[in-house]
Amino acid sequence: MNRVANAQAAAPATITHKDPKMAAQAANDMNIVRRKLTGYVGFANLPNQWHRKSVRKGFNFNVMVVGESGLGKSTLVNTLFNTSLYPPKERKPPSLDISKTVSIQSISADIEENGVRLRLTVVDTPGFGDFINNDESWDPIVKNIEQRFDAYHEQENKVNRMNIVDNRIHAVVFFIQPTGHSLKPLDVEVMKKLHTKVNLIPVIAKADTLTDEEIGSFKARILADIAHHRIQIFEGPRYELDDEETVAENAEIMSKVPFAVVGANTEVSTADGRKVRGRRYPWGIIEVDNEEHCDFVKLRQMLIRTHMEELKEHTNNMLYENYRSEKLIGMGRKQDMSVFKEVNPAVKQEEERSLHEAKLQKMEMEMKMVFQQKVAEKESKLRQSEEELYARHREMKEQLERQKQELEEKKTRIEQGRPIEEKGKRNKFSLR
Ligand SMILES: Nc1nc2c(ncn2[C@@H]2O[C@H](COP(=O)(O)OP(=O)(O)OP(=O)(O)O)[C@@H](O)[C@H]2O)c(=O)[nH]1
Repeated sequence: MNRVANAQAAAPATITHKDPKMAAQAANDMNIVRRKLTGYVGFANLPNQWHRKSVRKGFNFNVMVVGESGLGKSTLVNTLFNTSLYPPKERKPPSLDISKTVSIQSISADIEENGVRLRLTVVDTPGFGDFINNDESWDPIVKNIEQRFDAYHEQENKVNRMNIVDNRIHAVVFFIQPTGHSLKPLDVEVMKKLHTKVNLIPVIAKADTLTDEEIGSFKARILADIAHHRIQIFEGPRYELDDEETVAENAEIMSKVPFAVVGANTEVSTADGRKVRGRRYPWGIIEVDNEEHCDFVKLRQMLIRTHMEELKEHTNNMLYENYRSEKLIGMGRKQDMSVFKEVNPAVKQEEERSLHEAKLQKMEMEMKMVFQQKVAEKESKLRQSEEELYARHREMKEQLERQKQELEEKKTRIEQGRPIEEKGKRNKFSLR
């Protein structure tokens, strides 16, 4: 049993709010029973269960490399994953056959690090941009990406969805020729075709052929071109709960885009006796794993260490969903986009709070109205019984007055010695 889990288990299982009003309301709404756990329950172990399950299942990551032939795509992929994914190539004389289209190659390899398995698939687009007329040369690439979305969609629609294989492209590393000028029209064209379907990660290939100053100004021009043509490149998301270190690390990675990369699979010895992966030149050695020499480390960090899950999530939640809903709309069905609305917990809580307040206000109004109605009814009843009492009082008073008068009459008769007549009888005689 792990120590962190125990420490967490001892903590009270309560939800806390900074605002006491909200806390009280939340407690009312959810009817939370606040109590300290007396022993180890075990839910603190959930992340460990998740970790074990993920490790057992393994991960998969599909990356596509796009760029002209000979820009070092295969070399960089091998350098990235520290494996010989691509066998050495036999070079053929350049073909000038304009009817030839680009062919797509997909190579998968299971690689393992510290017991974590990763099925890596690299989709290469050799020969891209090699022709005299490159019009529509991006077509096979776009089709390949769409076919992968379609295949995934088909699996989702099957009765048994237990073993869905995700062959969708999670990232496209887009190789830019180190011309030092700006993006070529073909680069712009291809990027525009791809950016709504994949996470685009632009890299300056063979950066060792440019000086630091040239790389700096080349990067600025590429970014200006990308902004001008409104091309969406992948940006790591920022989360409110990210700690300062993560924010700084992500900012550092993003500041290097487009990554100026150098690929090399062979080890060379440095003047101070170190063995490094790099390229030897008459003037010195370029080390691929040295951040002062190129941005390879930052690219690898983004792809593998920090943003692999974000790339997969963005592919699934945004790119694939957009593709899927567009396809369904094309087939005459409508997608309710509100289901993909991102929910900000703070905004949601505020919305719920104002809804609750409005409900309370309505209830208070209704209660006031009922109360006023009851008071009015009571008042009218009281008025009525007051009037009745007055009437009775008046009647009794009149009756007493009459009795008093009769007694006065009797008294006078007795004093005068006259007989006392019954009222009814006298009346009887007098009638005669
Ligand atoms: N100067 C320099 N050369 C490189 C670099 N990366 C690869 N190369 C060399 O460039 C040549 C082509 O490399 P590949 O990795 O085969 O290029 P590719 O883009 O995969 O080529 P295709 O598959 O034909 O499209 C090889 O001779 C590599 O040694 C680099 O960063 N700098």
